[in-house]
Amino acid sequence: MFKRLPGDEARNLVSTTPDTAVVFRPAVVTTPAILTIVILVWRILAGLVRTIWRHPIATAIPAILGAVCYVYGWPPAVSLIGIVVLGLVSWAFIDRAAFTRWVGYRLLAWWRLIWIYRRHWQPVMIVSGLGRHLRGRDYLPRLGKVTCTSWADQVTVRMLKGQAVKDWADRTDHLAQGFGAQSCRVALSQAGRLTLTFPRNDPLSDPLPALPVPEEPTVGPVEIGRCEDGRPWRLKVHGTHVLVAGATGAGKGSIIWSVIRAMLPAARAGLVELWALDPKLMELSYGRDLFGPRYAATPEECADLLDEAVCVMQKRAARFAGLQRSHTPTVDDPFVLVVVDEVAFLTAYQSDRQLRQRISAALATLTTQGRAVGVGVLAALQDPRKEVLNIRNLFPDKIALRLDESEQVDMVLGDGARDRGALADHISPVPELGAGVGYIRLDASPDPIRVRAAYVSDTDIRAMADTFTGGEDR
Ligand SMILES: Nc1ncnc2c1ncn2[C@@H]1O[C@H](COP(=O)(O)OP(=O)(O)OP(=O)(O)O)[C@@H](O)[C@H]1O
Repeated sequence: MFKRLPGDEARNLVSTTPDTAVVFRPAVVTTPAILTIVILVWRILAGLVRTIWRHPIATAIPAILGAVCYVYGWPPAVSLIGIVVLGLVSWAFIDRAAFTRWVGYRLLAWWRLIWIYRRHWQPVMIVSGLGRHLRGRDYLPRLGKVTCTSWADQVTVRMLKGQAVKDWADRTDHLAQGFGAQSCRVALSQAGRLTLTFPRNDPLSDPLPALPVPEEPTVGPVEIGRCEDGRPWRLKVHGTHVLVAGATGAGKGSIIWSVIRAMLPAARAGLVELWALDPKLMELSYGRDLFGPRYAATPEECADLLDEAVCVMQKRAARFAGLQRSHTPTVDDPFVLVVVDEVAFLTAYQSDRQLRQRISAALATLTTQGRAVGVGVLAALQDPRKEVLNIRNLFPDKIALRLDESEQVDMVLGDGARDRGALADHISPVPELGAGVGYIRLDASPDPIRVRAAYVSDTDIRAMADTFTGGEDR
């Protein structure tokens, strides 16, 4: 039984000096068996107390059953089990959601803790290099609590002293493969402790239909889709500038149209003006009636419209100077949202150098000064490299849809975003599975959030144009 105690390995730790060939052997002092037994018993007792403390219900059930069985015999104990099981099954039938929340996910978490995480913890930690096998001992990060939500397991971990979040972020693939998940995300929960998220299924795998147009005028944050945890995805548009980056077919149009759709009531109320630049002549032309005279397609028209936006912005800034520092949308001073589809057509791929410079300067002016006076830019582009859009960093909020290369993820979402789980380069190119799926980062946390935008179809756009451009509506 004691043959494989860790201390035995010390006997084999032999070192020599190369020139003198002197052999050093550690002196091994054998621990008395009684001491080992006392330590073992102490550990078992401490483990028992810890288990009762951490899982009071799970330990109370066998304890109560054992007590009933001991005092009254086995038939009452079996009846008690039957009654409890019947009660739980009835609960599951009557109120499935509450049963799942209070019992189902807890049982699942317990099962997955035992069967997946605890069982594979030691080999996964050692093989991935997050644990160490030193002098016969395993030094492993401590596996904490497992919590199950509708779509993922969240595992808390205490890191080894001296480890950094990056050590874990670099090994997300090892962790995902080791615990049989599609992916793994790493988030720092408190100093020295991490939360690992292992998705069990993909709640964003089905396309979302267009969301209803809000009943009340709103300038945001506007609901445009859903987050991975089931919450609505609300995008702030007023008081910021948003850049949407995604390869061709990634679904940039669904974000643009979802934002426009959510703003239409506010536009009708005169609190928002939607200005559209459509150099590809594809995306926004479909609902061009919604933009009235504020629609531009040729580079010259786009440059003129941008200059006009700069003019509005500067006039407002002059009026607001010394009076107000932030903008509240009113009919006199509505929020101006400049929507630019494929901004690279105007900045990088524009052959007329003068026009290109004029457009870049206008965009830079709007993105540096427009926020506080109620002029915002929502721009989409395929290639997020600096050569294509050198004012990329002037957009405070960025969305990474499907991207072609892994390096592009950090270009859009900032350093370390991909390491923390923003796998935008792994999003499926199949439209049903991956279009509109992307990652965002919120101000409050460096951890990326996976989202999917609702799909606004051509029919929806036509219906929007019909409803919001009718005579009485304008
Ligand atoms: N949110 C979405 N959910 C499901 N499918 C979508 C979604 N958005 C777009 N699609 C599908 O993906 C196709 C491509 O979308 P879209 O044209 O918006 O991509 P894009 O990024 O604008 O591409 P490009 O840059 O080439 O214009 C659409 O025709 C549609 O079928």
